[in-house]
Amino acid sequence: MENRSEQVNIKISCTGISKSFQEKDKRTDVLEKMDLLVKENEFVVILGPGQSGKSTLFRIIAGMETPTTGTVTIDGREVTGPEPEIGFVFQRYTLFPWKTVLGNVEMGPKIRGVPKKERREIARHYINLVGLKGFENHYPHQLSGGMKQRVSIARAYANNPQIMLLDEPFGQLDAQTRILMEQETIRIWEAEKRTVCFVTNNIEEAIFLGDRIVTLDGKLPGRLSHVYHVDLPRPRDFTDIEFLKLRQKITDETQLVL
Ligand SMILES: Nc1ncnc2c1ncn2[C@@H]1O[C@H](COP(=O)(O)OP(=O)(O)OP(=O)(O)O)[C@@H](O)[C@H]1O
Repeated sequence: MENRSEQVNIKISCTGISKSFQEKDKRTDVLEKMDLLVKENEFVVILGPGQSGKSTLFRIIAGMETPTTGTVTIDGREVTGPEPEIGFVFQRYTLFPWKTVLGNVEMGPKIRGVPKKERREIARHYINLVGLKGFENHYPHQLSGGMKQRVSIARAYANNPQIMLLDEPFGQLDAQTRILMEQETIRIWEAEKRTVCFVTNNIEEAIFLGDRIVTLDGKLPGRLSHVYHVDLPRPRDFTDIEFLKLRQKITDETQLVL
């Protein structure tokens, strides 16, 4: 008999996703028959080397790209165009340089017609959440790389998306700032639970962050090769023996050159 207490809500469902790009007489098969289920409030990391189709998969989930075959659903509803329920954070900084931190973060609610007082409150809440209180009136060029990505995260949250897609958001940061931002990502996710999909080519980052890691095999067309449930308690320690064992296991089994 079905045990209702064990029912989980599937937030994102990708079924049989394939993607090929056709440019003049050249065809590139990027993804092949990909199936992925993501539970509500789960933190899933997609781990794969460069050019393995990770960003393409994200763009398909977000409705910014149409799959050649297969379907994506969110809460059981098929994605057919850009999804308002999704917040996106990219590797490259995509802030408006002529707007302040506050101006950048309140942009989404402003476009949606949220009254000024309310959208300022929303923006300030998320600026505080990402640790940028006091920087509201700074411009992007006055911020470090880590701070810019904090603004990008706050800006995505300010639209109150149910799903956050983070596409190698810390790839351009130095090692120390990257670790700090990984810790911050978990703190923010624990403070305001969302369904998170996070793309990286960094195995430690994947183990530090994920409830679950799915790996792409690194050859085109990309396929999901392995799935790992990360049962380590948070906050995770990069030097913990179980952390290192899982790292070794993933390295051995996937043979990924990252
Ligand atoms: N619009 C497009 N037209 C043609 N080819 C494309 C297009 N978008 C992506 N590709 C190709 O798909 C492949 C995978 O790209 P994608 O950006 O999805 O990989 P990735 O794993 O995110 O890479 P990286 O980690 O380097 O960002 C690449 O070979 C790329 O050239």
